[in-house]
Amino acid sequence: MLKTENLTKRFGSVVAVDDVSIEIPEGEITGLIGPNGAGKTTLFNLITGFYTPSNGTVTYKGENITNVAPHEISKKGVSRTFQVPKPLNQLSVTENVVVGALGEGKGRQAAMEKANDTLDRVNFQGDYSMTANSLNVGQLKRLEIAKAVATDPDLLMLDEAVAGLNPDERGKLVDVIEKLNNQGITILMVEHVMEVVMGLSNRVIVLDEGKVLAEGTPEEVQNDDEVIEVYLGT
Ligand SMILES: Nc1ncnc2c1ncn2[C@@H]1O[C@H](COP(=O)(O)OP(=O)(O)OP(=O)(O)O)[C@@H](O)[C@H]1O
Repeated sequence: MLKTENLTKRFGSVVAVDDVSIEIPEGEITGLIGPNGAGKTTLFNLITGFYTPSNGTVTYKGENITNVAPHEISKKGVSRTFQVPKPLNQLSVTENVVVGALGEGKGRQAAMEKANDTLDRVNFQGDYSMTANSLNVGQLKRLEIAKAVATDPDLLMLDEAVAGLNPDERGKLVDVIEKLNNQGITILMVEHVMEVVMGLSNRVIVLDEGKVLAEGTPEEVQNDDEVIEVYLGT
């Protein structure tokens, strides 16, 4: 569904993403892991058009989207969450989904309904009329996912969706991610919580110092000596 070829991003002398060629198969959940600074978020930014690559290409459903603007990529069906949610604090939960994802194209009433349906879909816990500045971490994470899901993506890219959640909230969010995948959404997830990424993913890609260090099933990756050495530990 999505393919990168020789994708590279340099920041001065730092090569944040270094000649990365990967494929994200339709219908699957792909995990993207690696140590801090491995280039995971930079790769997300390259795929979604927030960064222009220094070299290489991104192909989505057979179309070269390498230099396409983020909102155009979103319209094509690729949406992403951000590691640090930045909601509009004075607006309600529903309004954040409307403003952050649905825009002015739809009528306001229809957009509000769509936003509320999406919040239901991601099991947002709480009153949708609350202002965003009163939300806890778990609610902020759900709001962030709702904004991405509201655009009806075919490919959903999650950047550390469960970070900061307690095990109970984590488990509930894992259920939501599984449900979205069962509804036909292909998922690419950056995640540091191994239990979550290994439990959910069909395949896992490991980045280290901007390069693909390993890829395979969760089992293969967890037993890879190099991956254990640079990231997983003993
Ligand atoms: N805008 C930028 N300008 C300069 N250097 C950057 C920029 N963004 C990222 N980098 C550098 O690129 C490398 C990869 O960073 P990136 O944030 O992509 O890693 P990551 O794998 O997402 O890390 P983490 O797990 O900590 O989020 C790091 O060395 C980082 O300092």
